[in-house]
Amino acid sequence: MGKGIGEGNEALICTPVMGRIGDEVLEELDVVLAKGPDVVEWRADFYANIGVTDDVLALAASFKRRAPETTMIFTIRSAHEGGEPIPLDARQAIELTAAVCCGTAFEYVDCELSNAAADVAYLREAARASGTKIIGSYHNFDRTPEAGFLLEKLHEAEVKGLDVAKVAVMPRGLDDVLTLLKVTLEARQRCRIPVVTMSMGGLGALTRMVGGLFGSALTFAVGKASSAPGQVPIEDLRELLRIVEKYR
Ligand SMILES: O=C1C[C@@](O)(C(=O)O)C[C@@H](O)[C@@H]1O
Repeated sequence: MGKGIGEGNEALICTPVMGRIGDEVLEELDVVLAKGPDVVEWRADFYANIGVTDDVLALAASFKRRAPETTMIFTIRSAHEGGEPIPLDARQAIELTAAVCCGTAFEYVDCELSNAAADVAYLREAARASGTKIIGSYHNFDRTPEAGFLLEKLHEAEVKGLDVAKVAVMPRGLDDVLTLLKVTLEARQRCRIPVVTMSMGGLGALTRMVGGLFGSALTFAVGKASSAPGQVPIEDLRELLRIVEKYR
């Protein structure tokens, strides 16, 4: 059992794994694990056999066998929120995620807030029964909606009974980056569940480095390959965080 998101004072570092074929996925996992992230996210929308539940469960079991002490997140990012196209519809993706809750030792699963309310409720029950936590997420790869909307999204995760609230948005200027950081600070004070935020792309990269100071509980960094624009290599992120911490 790994570290819990939001349990310590500092943001945990998460590296995504995005291979397509089983062997490639595990090779990528080994490269990533050698860099010692707190959390690993399996982006299963990249996995070629995502349509075969038994294959997904077997591969997830291999993840945990290799690193039982590392916190793991299972994510199927939908194509309309920036993920890979998959042969499952939204309900089937939720059912697969529920199967991962019940059939593996992954600590977290991701659930987009745009899913149908009944599907979110179904997943929540499966997760509760198995002790898995749900990250309720919202992504916008085009722009940064206004602060009130972003706060509402983070609050929605709490209202839906989920365990972590996450927003990832694209800035069009530095004012959008400031909006994201302000929202993070405010949400941290208002929300009862941990919040995870990031502004994407080159402009937003600094939020991945200092977001923890404003209240973001998790930051995504590159172990082998990047899963979203603006993620920095884990080695650079660690060095930067060490310097920030030294003078804080
Ligand atoms: O939701 C997120 C955040 C993310 O989009 C990012 O911007 O770092 C990367 C995704 O892999 C993850 O599921």
